[in-house]
Amino acid sequence: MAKPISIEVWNPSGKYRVVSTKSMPGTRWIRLLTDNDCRLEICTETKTILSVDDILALIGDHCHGVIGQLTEDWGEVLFSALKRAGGTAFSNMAVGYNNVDVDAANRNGIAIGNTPGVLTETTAELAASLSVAAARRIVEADQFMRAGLYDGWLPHLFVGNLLKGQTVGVIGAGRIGSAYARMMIEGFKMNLIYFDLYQSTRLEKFVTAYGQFLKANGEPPVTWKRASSMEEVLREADVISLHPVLDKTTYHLINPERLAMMKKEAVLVNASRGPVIDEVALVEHLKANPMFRVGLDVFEDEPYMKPGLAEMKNAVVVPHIASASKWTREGMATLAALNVLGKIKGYPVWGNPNAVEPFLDENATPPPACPSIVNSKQLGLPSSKL
Ligand SMILES: NC(=O)c1ccc[n+]([C@@H]2O[C@H](COP(=O)([O-])OP(=O)(O)OC[C@H]3O[C@@H](n4cnc5c(N)ncnc54)[C@H](O)[C@@H]3O)[C@@H](O)[C@H]2O)c1
Ligand SMILES: O=C(O)[C@H](O)CO
Repeated sequence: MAKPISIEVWNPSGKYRVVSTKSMPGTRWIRLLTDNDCRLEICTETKTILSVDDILALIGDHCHGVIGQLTEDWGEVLFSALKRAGGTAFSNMAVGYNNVDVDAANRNGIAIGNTPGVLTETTAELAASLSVAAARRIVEADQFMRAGLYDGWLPHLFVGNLLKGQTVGVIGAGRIGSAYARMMIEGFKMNLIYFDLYQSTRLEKFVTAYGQFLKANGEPPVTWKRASSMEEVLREADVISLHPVLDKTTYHLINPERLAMMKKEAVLVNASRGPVIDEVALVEHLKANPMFRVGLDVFEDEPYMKPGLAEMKNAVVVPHIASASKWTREGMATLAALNVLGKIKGYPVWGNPNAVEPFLDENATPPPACPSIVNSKQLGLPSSKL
């Protein structure tokens, strides 16, 4: 018998039982579910990361769909339990779904939702902030100031790196990588080198057009280059930001050999997933190269940092907050709820997961569709014609 777990219940007489493993920002997502005949149960356990057993207890023997979090391990055990409970839908409240075994979901006929688009600019803004904070040593300088060590302006005090005219390197130029690139190029007039499995034509056109604008105004134009290898980016860029998905091809993409290829004074930023960097190797590299700096939003073994990282002055570290703006987090909750609701109601899947704005308009009824289901093809789900 599973142990009891504390929950808050909304609309107890609702026909469809939907579970959210966490409380999420905003109330629109709650309203959308309860107005559509869902009995919503929100887990109110105070511990941050729920175990598989905790989630099994939440699913119980009757559950139509679950909204979960990236900290949870969604594999065969949970998907088969959800299927036995009559469920067909799960949504991560995140765009990344490396915590989900999609094959296991497919075997159990469970649709997997995620929340792209609503967090693109928000996440890119944090990556840009980490780039500036690391390049200009903002956190070190702040700590120095608070420690009462400032006794007057000095020519050498906290000298960092100028971004203007330098090269920004992006690995993974998808939604977030491209938005980050545009911010750094337009904001700091940096040149771009990027590596992705696919060509980012829109990004290239943007840099070309901005370069022409600068030239017409008597300034040196910015340039772009699509690298033929990741190594080319690592060798040439002054600031490198990582934005790929986490999978077998990107696990420990930054390893000792690749760290050694980077400029001694480079800035490396990671707001994708922690395991993209070999964090032990990174700590060694930071120790050996005090002018090399990093800005990290994500860590290999969250919530932990590898030994030594916390002591490194050349590292700026924040706790996985890249999507943490009120509007964004409320939007993520809405998209996750609509993914689950849409599947329960038998709605088709929205045609373009990069254009989810119609679901986010507070003053309109959302379209009758699931905003983003990553395994819709495998499950043969219909596509929305809207
Ligand atoms: N830190 C955070 O809070 C936060 C917030 C949002 C997203 N993320 C992470 O960022 C990731 C990217 O999100 P997105 O919306 O931009 O996704 P996206 O799918 O638009 O972009 C990912 C890009 O990575 C590229 N890619 C895949 N494998 C690669 C490889 N081996 N080498 C180079 N490029 C490769 C893809 O071609 C794609 O263009 C998410 O999967 C998630 O893990 C983190
Ligand atoms: O993948 C995601 O969406 C993030 O890590 C949380 O916003």
